[in-house]
Amino acid sequence: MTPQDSALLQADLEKAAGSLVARQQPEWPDAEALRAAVATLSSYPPLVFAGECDQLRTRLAAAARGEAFVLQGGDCAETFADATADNIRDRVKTVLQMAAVLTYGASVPVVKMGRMAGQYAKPRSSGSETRDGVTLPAYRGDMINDFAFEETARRPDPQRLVRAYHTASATLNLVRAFTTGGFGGLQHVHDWNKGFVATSANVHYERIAHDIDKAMRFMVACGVDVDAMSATEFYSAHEALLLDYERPLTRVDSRTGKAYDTSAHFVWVGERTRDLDSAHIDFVSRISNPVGIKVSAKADPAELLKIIDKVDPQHEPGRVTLITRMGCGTVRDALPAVVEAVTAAGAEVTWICDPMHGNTFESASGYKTRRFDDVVDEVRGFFEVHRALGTVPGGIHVELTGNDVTECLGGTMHIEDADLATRYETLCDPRLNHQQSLELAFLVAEMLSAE
Ligand SMILES: O=C[C@H](O)[C@H](O)COP(=O)(O)O
Ligand SMILES: C=C(OP(=O)(O)O)C(=O)O
Ligand SMILES: [Mn+2]
Repeated sequence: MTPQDSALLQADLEKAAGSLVARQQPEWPDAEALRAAVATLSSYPPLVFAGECDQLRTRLAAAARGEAFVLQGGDCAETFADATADNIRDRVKTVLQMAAVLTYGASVPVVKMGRMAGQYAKPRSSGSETRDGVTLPAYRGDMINDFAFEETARRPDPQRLVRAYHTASATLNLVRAFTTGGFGGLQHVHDWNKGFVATSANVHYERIAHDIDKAMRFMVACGVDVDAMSATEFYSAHEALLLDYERPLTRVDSRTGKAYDTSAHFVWVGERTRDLDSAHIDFVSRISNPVGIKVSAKADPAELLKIIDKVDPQHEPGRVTLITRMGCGTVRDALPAVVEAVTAAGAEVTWICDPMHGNTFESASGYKTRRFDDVVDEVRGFFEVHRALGTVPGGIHVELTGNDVTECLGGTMHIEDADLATRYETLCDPRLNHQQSLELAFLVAEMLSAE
């Protein structure tokens, strides 16, 4: 890529976006500070290489055919303060543990993607928040403002764009080190999972862990060096929400001359910003990364087809992933029409279930939460619909953490409303904790092996 290519691309992206509506963007109070931050980002190296994005696209194409299964997981809103070695390690560990169980259940490779190293911007239902009669701008993610309920903290600060880049860079570096440096070896991961099923609450899952153990001993007996299976592919993903971050990190790939958003391997457009004529759909139609589109029960199938046409006019396998998030009570009724319309139009998409965002509610004690059983039920409904229609349930997308937080209700730890206050740490949506995440993986593994 030459600097001229990049400058032309930035100008082109900005010009294209000029006439389009970009929802959910902050009102930056200082235009000059924003210009400086964007210029700084434009001068920084890419966080990922275009070739890795292409590789991920082929993995997602395999998932669309049922030859792989996708696991996307991580925080709803990553924070700068929580980007510590321990937190990153525990999240990666949780995803790897889930992936090992899912690989066994699905009998196909699991494509591992973190909602990590860039998930710092949040769309909000309301632009403001009121506490005790005081109204301030809503918290929109660490890339924009600070969670503290104070006027100065809530003011959007463009310097945060630069800090987001550095935090993403440090996070991704550690993720790459863990996943290629031996931490994620299959034997390790399996030993962690044996630890999980050893506790009495989890005996239900012992059978699968035992079967995996047997399969591994069989592989060793056949001469497979399981210790050599110590490096694994792990991709980064986040919502491409804040265009002032995504655009300057979009670069021309010197090999192909195509534009890639180098802030992550995979980016998705959220439910609140994915209208056909939006700046966000326009943006992802101009990049060559594999991209996701969130789809709620309210989605109009006809509009969705137009969106797919715009983002993937060539029908390139692996290019579009539809992340459906309909709610456990709705998925069985609303998903079939969407799947049928997409199938009839001949679009080749990868179907993934986000069982989190359609199942959020406020508990009696006032916490934003989700029930573990609802999460499981939505995944079950997703599998049932795809099985009935002969299409492929290609993966799951989960908000989770490696920590023992108490944000979602239920699971074998029986977290109840009164327990939520113990460790409710999320700054946006409630996440499955380490234990609940593994339970989900074991249950989805059972669904997959029944397929
Ligand atoms: O993940 C995101 C949330 O669902 C979204 O930001 C809306 O949250 P809110 O209703 O608390 O604003
Ligand atoms: C905001 C999110 O989801 P959705 O766009 O599906 O509501 C999210 O994934 O955090
Ligand atoms: Mn969320």
